[in-house]
Amino acid sequence: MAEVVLKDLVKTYPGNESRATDAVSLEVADGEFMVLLGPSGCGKTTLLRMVAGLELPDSGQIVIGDRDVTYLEPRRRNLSMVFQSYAVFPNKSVADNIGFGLRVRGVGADDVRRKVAWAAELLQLTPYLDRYPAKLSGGQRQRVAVARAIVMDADVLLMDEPLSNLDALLRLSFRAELKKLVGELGTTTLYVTHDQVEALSLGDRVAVMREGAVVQCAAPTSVYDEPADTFVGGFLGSPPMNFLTGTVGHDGTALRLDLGGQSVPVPPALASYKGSDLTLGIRPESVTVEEPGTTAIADDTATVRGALQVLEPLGSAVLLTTEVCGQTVKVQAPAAFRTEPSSELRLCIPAGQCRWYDPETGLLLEVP
Ligand SMILES: Nc1ncnc2c1ncn2[C@@H]1O[C@H](COP(=O)(O)OP(=O)(O)OP(=O)(O)O)[C@@H](O)[C@H]1O
Repeated sequence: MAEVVLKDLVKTYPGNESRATDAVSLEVADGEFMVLLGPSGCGKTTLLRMVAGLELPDSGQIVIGDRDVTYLEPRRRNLSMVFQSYAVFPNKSVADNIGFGLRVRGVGADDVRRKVAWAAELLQLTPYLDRYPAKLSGGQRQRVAVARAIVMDADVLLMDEPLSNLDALLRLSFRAELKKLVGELGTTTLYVTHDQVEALSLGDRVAVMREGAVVQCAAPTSVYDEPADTFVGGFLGSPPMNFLTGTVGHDGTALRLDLGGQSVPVPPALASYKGSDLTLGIRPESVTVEEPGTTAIADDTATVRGALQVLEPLGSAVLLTTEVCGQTVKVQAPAAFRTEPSSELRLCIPAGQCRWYDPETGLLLEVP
């Protein structure tokens, strides 16, 4: 096991104008599960491939443990990699697939057998050791790929969307298995995905990438609760964070965000935005609908009128799409919530759940 330190990694592919990774720096602690998350083309795979040694950076440095491996051959980096497509050998049995890397390394037959048995047990593959991949399900084949990676006792485990070829149910169960397995092994892991639920579920920390750069790297709860910018808030969450932009004014007693006919309070700490535009970010599950007849609304909760556009029952919740002064606000209401079509709802926005962003830079503003 080892820590992984990436310093200012720049990579431009020949013929491309923009950089695939643009001075990315990241520190992954020994034993940490780090997820690289971001939309297609943001540079996640390129970063992973540079760590693996399958791509060389234009500049920057990669350190694993106490070794600078930036220009070292892949096989001398002591890493294991699991890819999206189940990269198993079709003409080898499960046992031979799992033990392949060990045999190439010259490990003795008895040791190979022992390690294969150990990995097969961990990944529930023992009954299939003599089978060929053609007779395995997708989930079992991907388990073989993971087993083959973990027998290598690598310092670092690299995984590139290992669950993306599995169907939804298998994905869920394998995700939990993988989390348990990697937790038990304690191997430093770098895991690429564009699936935010997978990222939040698996990662000790999540590095959110955009256009070749890491925009936020923090614990899953932090990236979800305190998105560093509107991109992160708009990428994480299903549906993502709501953003309402207005102009900051003063009603004689307090600062208000004027949305055009309706307004919500603005924290005094943001007084410098008076007269300027400001963006309020709030998660759909943080907004509640005021039930008719309720009077007790907490002091620090603002209410706005929202015109209901769509009501979608999702089983465990109801998703409401509303319009507030021409801007869309999604609300996640309890499963039993029902109302008339086209009704006007009173939406409650608790101050403590509001995040504030500069509309020009998109950056989160500190509100003590
Ligand atoms: N071999 C290549 N040659 C040229 N350009 C490439 C190559 N591989 C990737 N790119 C470009 O580099 C950028 C980053 O690609 P990369 O595959 O790292 O992104 P990603 O975040 O992993 O995307 P995805 O989730 O779709 O796999 C993209 O603009 C992509 O088009």
